[in-house]
Amino acid sequence: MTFSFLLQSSPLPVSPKPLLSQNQYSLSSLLSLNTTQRFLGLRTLSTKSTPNMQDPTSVSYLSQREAAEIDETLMGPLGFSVDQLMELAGLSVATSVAEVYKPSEYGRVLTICGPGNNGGDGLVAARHLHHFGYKPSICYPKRTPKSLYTGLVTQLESLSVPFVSVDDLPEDLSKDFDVIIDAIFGFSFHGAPRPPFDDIIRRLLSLQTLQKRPAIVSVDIPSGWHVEEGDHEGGGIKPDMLVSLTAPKLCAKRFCGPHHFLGGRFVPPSVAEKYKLELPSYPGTSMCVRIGKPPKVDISAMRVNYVSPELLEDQVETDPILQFRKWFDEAVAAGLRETNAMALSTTNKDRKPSSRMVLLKGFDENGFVWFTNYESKKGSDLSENPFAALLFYWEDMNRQVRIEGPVEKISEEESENYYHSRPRGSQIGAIVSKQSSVVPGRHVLYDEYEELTKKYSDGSVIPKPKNWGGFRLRPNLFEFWQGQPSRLHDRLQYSLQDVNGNPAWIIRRLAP
Ligand SMILES: NC(=O)C1=CN([C@@H]2O[C@H](COP(=O)(O)OP(=O)(O)OC[C@H]3O[C@@H](n4cnc5c(N)ncnc54)[C@H](OP(=O)(O)O)[C@@H]3O)[C@@H](O)[C@H]2O)[C@H](O)CC1
Ligand SMILES: Cc1cc2nc3c(=O)[nH]c(=O)nc-3n(C[C@H](O)[C@H](O)[C@H](O)COP(=O)(O)O)c2cc1C
Ligand SMILES: Cc1ncc(COP(=O)(O)O)c(C=O)c1O
Ligand SMILES: [K+]
Repeated sequence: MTFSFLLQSSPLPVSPKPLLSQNQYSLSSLLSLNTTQRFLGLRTLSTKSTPNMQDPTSVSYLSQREAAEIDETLMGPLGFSVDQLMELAGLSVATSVAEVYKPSEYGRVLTICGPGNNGGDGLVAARHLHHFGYKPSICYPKRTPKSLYTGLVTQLESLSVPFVSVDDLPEDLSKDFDVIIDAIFGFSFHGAPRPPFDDIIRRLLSLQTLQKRPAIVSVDIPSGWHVEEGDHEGGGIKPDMLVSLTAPKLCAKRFCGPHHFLGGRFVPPSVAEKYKLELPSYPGTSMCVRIGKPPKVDISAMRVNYVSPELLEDQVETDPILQFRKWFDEAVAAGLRETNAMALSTTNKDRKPSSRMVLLKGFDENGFVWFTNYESKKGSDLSENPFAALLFYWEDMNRQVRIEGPVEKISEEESENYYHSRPRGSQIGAIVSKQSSVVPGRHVLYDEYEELTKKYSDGSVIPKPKNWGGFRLRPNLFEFWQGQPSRLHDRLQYSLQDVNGNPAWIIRRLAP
């Protein structure tokens, strides 16, 4: 079965899959960093998708001369070729676009390429966007007859990426395109735009008055802007995204759009030092990093219109555990992060509810298992009221699953087995953490952690704390929710009922 999950939403950053797992970084290596580094490090290393916001005042900006000089240094003494830098620059542009504009909504991308290297960056970006699932078209009116450029054109032609002449470009670009990449002029732009680019820039400008218009992404410089002064007269294009390459040029100070990214992850320390470049660090393996403040959003207007395959009574499994397995496997296959993360809701004796995330560690016809500290808040709630609700939300698939039922502790033996299968650091963490109690400072935890790490450095068995173990929820209610357009979602509820003296799962559709 092929699923196509479409999201229709306002442009918000998408979350790419994590490339690194937190376990790859030892606690002790993090301890040697200062607080800020540790914070940024943890964010960048464990969640590639976490935007690395940079205070725009602390970023350096390059003059036109410096930008050209750095280019020459990279391609001279530092041994880079223009092809290489252009490939990395174009990839940065494509990944920046993909961070903000999902192909399901913003698939139709027009890349307008100028005669210089900025145009080359656009050609490379279009190729990557094609491979990322977008449908790029190219307008490349002044082609440079050098092999680098003819090669890029051939590569795009081999992917059947259409080239559109200026004459064939619609006057109103808003109907045919969701994103327009402005790769017309870069840092060598000077004077006023000459034909045919003057007319193209005018068409970009005319988009600004429209309510619904394509997003404009400028590569390095918003075309038509002065490289240093920017849009000082105020009549230039107003891109939604600017992807600065190597370092922002002075004109970027005047960029007011919501998405400023930095790309060109190839600057060696010698160049950074010489030009006193203060630049944000790239998260994980990313080719781009957001600069500046996060975009201001109107929270009340934030919404997604879900579009998914129907969820019909005659298609689902009669056994909810099998249905859950099916959806769980599909979520894993779709590459979702932490498919097994679920919200666990409990109540205490005063009927006050509380929720938190835990990790599902197994499920079968006997129930759903997770592990925790029995003396935690959730442990205490469950001892007072042994009933709970679990909630999974698999955002990329527009799916939610609710599970409810009574909860019991699993056997000591099962808890022992699972505890010893965990990374040794996490085993020690479980000893150190008197979960949900007040801690005077993080040093208390780290000191004890270090001490125990030393104690068990010989590889000996780390004993499981008595108060640590698993819970099992035995479901008597499931609901499978599949998001649909106009909020008319599919909801299939399974409730365990007594039918002629036997327990049976009854399936009912609930109103969305
Ligand atoms: N180190 C990096 O960050 C890298 C950045 N790259 C990209 O390269 C551009 C700079 O490329 P460059 O080729 O030097 O210059 P431009 O792309 O800006 O364009 C130069 C061509 O544009 C013509 N031009 C200039 N002004 C006008 C105008 N007013 N009207 C029409 N045409 C104009 C110019 O012709 P001239 O005859 O005027 O000289 C050139 O043909 C940088 O911004 C990055 O995007 C590299 O890809 C990788 C390294
Ligand atoms: C994704 C995710 C998974 C988590 N998994 C667990 C878990 O499996 N067990 C656990 O005790 N805490 C887990 N936590 C931490 C809990 O959310 C919570 O902070 C902690 O258990 C204390 O909750 P309590 O004070 O309500 O008992 C997880 C947190 C997140 C964000
Ligand atoms: C406090 C705590 N305990 C337990 C777990 C589950 O971890 P593991 O997968 O190592 O069992 C987590 C996961 O985030 C956690 O935060
Ligand atoms: K540009």
